[in-house]
Amino acid sequence: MKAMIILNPSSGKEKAADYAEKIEETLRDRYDDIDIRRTEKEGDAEAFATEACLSLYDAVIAMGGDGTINEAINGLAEQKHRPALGIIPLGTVNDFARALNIPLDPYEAIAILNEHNLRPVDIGKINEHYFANVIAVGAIAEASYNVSPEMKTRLGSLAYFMEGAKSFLNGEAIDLVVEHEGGKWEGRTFLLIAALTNSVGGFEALAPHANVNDGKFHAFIIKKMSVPKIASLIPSLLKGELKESEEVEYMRTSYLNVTSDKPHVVNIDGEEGEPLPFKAKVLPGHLDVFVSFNNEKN
Ligand SMILES: Nc1ncnc2c1ncn2[C@@H]1O[C@H](COP(=O)(O)OP(=O)(O)OP(=O)(O)O)[C@@H](O)[C@H]1O
Repeated sequence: MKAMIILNPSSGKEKAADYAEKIEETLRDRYDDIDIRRTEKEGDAEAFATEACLSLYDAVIAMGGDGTINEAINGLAEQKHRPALGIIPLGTVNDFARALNIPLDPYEAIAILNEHNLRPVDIGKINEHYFANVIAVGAIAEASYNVSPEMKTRLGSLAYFMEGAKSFLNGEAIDLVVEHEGGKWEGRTFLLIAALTNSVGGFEALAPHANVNDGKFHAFIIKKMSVPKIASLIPSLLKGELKESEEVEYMRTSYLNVTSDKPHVVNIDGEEGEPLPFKAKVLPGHLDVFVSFNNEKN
């Protein structure tokens, strides 16, 4: 059995070496060959993950923030042989780990690899890229690029929330045409957000009903509205009842085709992606991910 560990040493900071040692020790019982690959730059994690597919590795363990996990998923997706994926969260938000109930403490996350409990998980495909968690279009989505690393470190996901709230209040609505399983929606919106899992920006109440392998996007379109109305959405957002609001169009769909008169930026798993238009679909149960027996929900 062969395992590849993909480690982003910049996310692990001074503890990265210790984590690497611990994980090697944990995997040694089951795997004869364990390779540790350290990323140096953007694209490395994706290239390592693809190499693991082509060289028929049994497992790939991605250690880093959501950026590293996203790259690993891009390297694995739609390959003929796909190793099982382990996730050791070392970032600030760690949405994918939250959604799968993988412990946010790296040592605890390493320990669950021992259980060897695999769960098939949906992956999203948008144009020619893959994502684990969420795509978003609109001012709030663009705001996430304004969050400085210092703010992220100090405030974690709250930093995104604050930037998002600011952008709502100044926000220009955009015109979108959204084709989905149930038909077509056209109109002015502040935000389109399509989640595969229940955790978005570290916030787990957006789509509490989203299951990691239900084969669906949970898409919310926040219609253009006045500022007092925006304020009235906050309680339903916090209660996980956003989809009930009449200012919100909710759809559960296996695909989304989105166009606009302008090439608005698309945010993919928290990073800036290609601008509109896009075609997105769910690849159901596409990757087998290590999860804990004790923590299975969703
Ligand atoms: N050795 C390295 N030194 C500095 N940056 C690196 C290194 N290896 C990869 N990177 C960069 O790190 C980024 C990915 O970071 P990732 O999201 O995994 O962690 P993070 O920034 O700590 O997490 P978060 O975004 O949750 O705070 C990529 O843009 C990648 O190019």
